Amino acid sequence: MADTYLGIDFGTSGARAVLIDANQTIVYETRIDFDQHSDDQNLATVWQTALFDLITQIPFAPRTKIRAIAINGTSATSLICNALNQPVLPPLLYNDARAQSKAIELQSIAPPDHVVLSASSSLAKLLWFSKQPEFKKARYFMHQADWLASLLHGKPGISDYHNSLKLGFDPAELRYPYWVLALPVVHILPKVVQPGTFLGRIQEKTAEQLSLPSDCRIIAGTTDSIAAFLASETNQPGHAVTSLGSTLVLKLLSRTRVEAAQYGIYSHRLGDLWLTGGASNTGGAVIRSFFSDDQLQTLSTNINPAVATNLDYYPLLKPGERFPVNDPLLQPRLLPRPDDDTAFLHGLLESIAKIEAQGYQLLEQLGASKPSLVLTAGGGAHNPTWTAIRERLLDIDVRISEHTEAAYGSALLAVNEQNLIASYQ
Ligand SMILES: Nc1ncnc2c1ncn2[C@@H]1O[C@H](COP(=O)(O)OP(=O)(O)O)[C@@H](O)[C@H]1O
Ligand SMILES: O=C(CO)[C@H](O)[C@H](O)COP(=O)(O)O
Repeated sequence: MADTYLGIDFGTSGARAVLIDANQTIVYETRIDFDQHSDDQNLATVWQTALFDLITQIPFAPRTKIRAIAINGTSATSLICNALNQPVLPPLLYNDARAQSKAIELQSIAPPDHVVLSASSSLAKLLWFSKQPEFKKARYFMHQADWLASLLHGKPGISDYHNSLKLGFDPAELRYPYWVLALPVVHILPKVVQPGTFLGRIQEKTAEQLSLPSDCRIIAGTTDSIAAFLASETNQPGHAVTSLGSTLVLKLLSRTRVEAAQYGIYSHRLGDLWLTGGASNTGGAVIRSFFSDDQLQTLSTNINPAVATNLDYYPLLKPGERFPVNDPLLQPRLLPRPDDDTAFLHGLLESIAKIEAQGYQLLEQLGASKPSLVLTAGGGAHNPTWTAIRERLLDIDVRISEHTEAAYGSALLAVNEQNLIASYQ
């Protein structure tokens, strides 16, 4: 049995695992869907259980040959843990906007246009956590991917500079800026490393529990949308990946760094280039609230993508938007609803496609490399009708990546470690 490498993607609706060999060929893949009605109080337990279940679902032979593991999670999903690495409060998910008052406080601390100036930023959430009674028990602040990796390597308090961008870490200077270090929560900030960095070997008892090699390397991960970009294996400035999952996330590879908080635009570092874009709260989760995946498939085939609807929706599950409008109070717009479900779905698909097109147009206007190709990842990538609607509105070539799963991108991180990030020149 050849050596294998494991990528694990923690998304909104579930967690996925992709196992590859040294030639980057997929050996095995599996997924666990989350119960969308589960109590947020138990989220960390759901994640920990899913992590260990995903690994033990891998057949024994290739599992005992896993040389390295990398995990990506949803960006700015945040939690605080005690000295035993146990969460002291339920995690705050990526789109949780209860820290809005802290984001406003940060306006007098952070530079204008900074990515932390959002109700859903990690730093706003950390400041919110610091006002809760349980904070006195907190020893570590981590993101979802950081904490899950620490359950394997046993060293809490380490993050990567993709997950820590929204915590205020500066990926260009590779340090926290002075205005973050001056905050009263400085003692709980994670150490930050480059994605792909070797964090440590798996803990001995965990290796035995999961039948993993005792020298299995745990590698610093990234965020779900960046893992999806890595999975596409495109490295040309102007190429973009739209993650069309529960949410809509745009990632455009650019020679220029674009920061514009009023639009929810920020840039992640990728080698010597920048992944600029933003993450909207619109996306598949809104569609799934109206239609099952089977209904979605059937109704989509009845839609003529060449025809424009006169339905102008802003599909959201609840008030609040991050990009291309950074407004925690933006109201959903889903009326009028036609009697015909096909017409309603057509309006939803087209309205989300309009938001995507608006996002790419804004990025180009603000100086990012001109988009020349859009690859698609996520559940929506498998909808040819939606692809045709998007291509009409974007006026750019839209294709599906050979590998659309973010977990494949994390597996590439596991096998290539820091060389993968350094390859983007
Ligand atoms: N054929 C399809 N057309 C449009 N959307 C789809 C399709 N299949 C799945 N989806 C949507 O994809 C979303 C799930 O995206 P996925 O990338 O699998 O996970 P997540 O974003 O939750 O991590 C769901 O909201 C679902 O509605
Ligand atoms: O919306 C999300 C949930 O899937 C994304 O995780 C997130 O917002 C994308 O952020 P980033 O640009 O930091 O990867």
